[in-house]
Amino acid sequence: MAETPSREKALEAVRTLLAYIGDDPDREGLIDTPKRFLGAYDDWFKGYKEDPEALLGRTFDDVGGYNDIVIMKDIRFESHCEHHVAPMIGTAHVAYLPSDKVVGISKLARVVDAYAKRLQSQETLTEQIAQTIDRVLKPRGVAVIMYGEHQCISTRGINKQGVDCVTRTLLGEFKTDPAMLDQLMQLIRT
Ligand SMILES: Nc1nc2c(ncn2[C@@H]2O[C@H](COP(=O)(O)OP(=O)(O)OP(=O)(O)O)[C@@H](O)[C@H]2O)c(=O)[nH]1
Ligand SMILES: [Zn+2]
Repeated sequence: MAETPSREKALEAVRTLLAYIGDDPDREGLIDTPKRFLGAYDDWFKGYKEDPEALLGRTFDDVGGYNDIVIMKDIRFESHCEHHVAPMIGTAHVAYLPSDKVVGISKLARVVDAYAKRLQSQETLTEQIAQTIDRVLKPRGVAVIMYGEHQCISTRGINKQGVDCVTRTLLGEFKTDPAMLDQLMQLIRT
């Protein structure tokens, strides 16, 4: 892995980009832009500092025998594509079938963010979320379904607006039992 460059070097790199597009990095409106740019990057890419497995570390055993689908629907995610560093924004549905323990429901959205706030492809993002939940909770099944609009497609290049990329990772009973998957899809639709 490449060594993390100094902040000075990163600021200089942004100045270079500003000059590259034909603007003047020394004009008044752009003087603080490299600093703001790095601030925005710290925010958009804060996932590199997160440990998604640790987010799922706290579980609860006493759920009164509940063993059916748990789903967090319509989680907005904001990521950036690793090819163009363009925003990739959409919705995720994250579901699992508990075996003996459940996790605080907000943690599912936290895992989505921990991976989304990195450079990603939607396929990798979907898979990483599902595999992490599977690894830590060892549930009977995991399903992650994502719908994303890629701005590298909607604002440049092929320039197609209103198109979604849909990806899913199904594990355990969601993969092996079509009736279970059907029930999940009904919950998502309602
Ligand atoms: N599979 C996949 N492709 C993605 C994702 N995000 C962006 N892409 C695609 O990555 C591809 C990169 O293709 P290249 O030919 O290397 O780059 P490019 O010349 O900028 O391609 P165009 O976008 O077609 O102009 C493009 O087809 C993008 O649409 C993603 O999450 N998953
Ligand atoms: Zn892209």
